[in-house]
Amino acid sequence: MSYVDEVIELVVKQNPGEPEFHQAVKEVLESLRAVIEQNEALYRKEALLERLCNPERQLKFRVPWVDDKGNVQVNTGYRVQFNSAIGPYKGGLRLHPSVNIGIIKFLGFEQIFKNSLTGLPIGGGKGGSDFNPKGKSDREVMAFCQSFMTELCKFIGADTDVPAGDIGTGAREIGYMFGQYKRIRGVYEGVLTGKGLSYGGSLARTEATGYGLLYLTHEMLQCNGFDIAGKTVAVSGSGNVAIYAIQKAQELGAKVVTASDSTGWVYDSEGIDVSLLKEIKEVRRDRLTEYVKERKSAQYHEGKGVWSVKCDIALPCATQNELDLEDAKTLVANSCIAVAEGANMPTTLEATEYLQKNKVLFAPGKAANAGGVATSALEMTQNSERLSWKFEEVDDKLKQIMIHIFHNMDDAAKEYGAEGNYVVGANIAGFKKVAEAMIAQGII
Ligand SMILES: NC(=O)C1=CN([C@@H]2O[C@H](COP(=O)(O)OP(=O)(O)OC[C@H]3O[C@@H](n4cnc5c(N)ncnc54)[C@H](O)[C@@H]3O)[C@@H](O)[C@H]2O)C=CC1
Ligand SMILES: O=C(O)CCC(=O)C(=O)O
Repeated sequence: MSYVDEVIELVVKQNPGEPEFHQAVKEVLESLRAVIEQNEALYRKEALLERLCNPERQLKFRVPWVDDKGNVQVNTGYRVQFNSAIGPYKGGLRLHPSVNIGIIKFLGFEQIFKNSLTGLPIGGGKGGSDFNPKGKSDREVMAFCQSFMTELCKFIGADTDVPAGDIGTGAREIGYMFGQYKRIRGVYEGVLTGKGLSYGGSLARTEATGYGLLYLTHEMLQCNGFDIAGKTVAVSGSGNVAIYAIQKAQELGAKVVTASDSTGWVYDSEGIDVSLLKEIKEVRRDRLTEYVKERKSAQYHEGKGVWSVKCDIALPCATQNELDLEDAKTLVANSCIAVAEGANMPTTLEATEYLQKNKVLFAPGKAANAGGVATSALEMTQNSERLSWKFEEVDDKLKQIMIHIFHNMDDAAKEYGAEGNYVVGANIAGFKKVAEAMIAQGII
């Protein structure tokens, strides 16, 4: 049996009931076959893949808090410190009822290669809780965040592990967590990113993941002879990534016609009104049903359906496995030319293969959405320097990083005989640096 197959089998056996983690490991290891075969003796001797797929540390803890009725609620908190070969653990915190250890491990594993691709010195980690911030009062969210950080603060620090936002964790949650960290640990340091501008946040971090997605998509299209201007784009989600992806796509001359949330989706024939979407989602924290009440050109549909809309470019920006084989077939039948993942692993393995076989340009999340964590690393740099850079300066660095990521994965795919396969390219480019650093640091 090949080394890759052996390790995939081992991961499935040692991590039962964690399908998302198995999926992420399979996707990465399968696409690394060419590099691994070249270096098999060394990697086997080092047990490199076994170590890579096993987190350095997994934390699971109780998070008790008191709701507005005076009842005690108990959630579970997680932090998976997956790999610190190239820098301190770095990755977001997801607050969503679906969170479990398998989901946090898949996200942490992806983060290792994504962070490596940015070219910046950040290792891979991820955390979160099954707490649902939706429908909670600000005081309840604060009570949860303070309790969560009371435990987590023992294990993180500006040079150790630097969490950030993800689904359900935005500026409000980061603020409450930062306050509690500072209060308990007594240090004012860049322990979290995505902070508010008044206490060490970076300009352009809010926009970074969505903008970065479009910078990379633009470069990918251009290098394949397409122009984004005039194209019709379908976006899923209506959170942080989706909103700024829609905004930048429209700035680049495309027309974005959809957005979605966990209950339904909207089609707007005149193009999504981003200001209205921001007001509803960021200010009022309301449902998408509100959008169609104020926008005559839009219709609301219950359930899934964004990928049934005819589009040239699809940008899944909501959550994992939201674009399946049937969706991929519909996109191909509708002559879609590109799919770029704003979310983490939104496309199933079967759907990815189908899109690639049918010559749809496919940019995997670990490359396409890396602008968020890259800008977080720029926030860490500013915090260390005790300086704040201008919006244009950060945005320009972000753009250069995304263009560099595209060419890095494009070159790696070519070098290993898989031209145009950006999944292979991204995984190989991300992996090589981490593997080299792990080997250099010995058996740890
Ligand atoms: N915020 C960031 O900087 C980064 C986020 N990501 C990924 O992007 C995705 C979106 O994250 P954010 O926009 O930050 O979160 P968010 O909480 O701001 O928005 C999430 C959006 O997805 C929708 N959603 C969640 N679960 C859903 C489901 N089961 N079906 C349909 N819609 C669903 C929500 O309604 C919301 O519109 C996630 O996969 C996240 O891991 C990736 C890189 C960086
Ligand atoms: O900004 C960060 O540190 C994390 C972003 C993140 O969670 C992700 O890239 O999925």
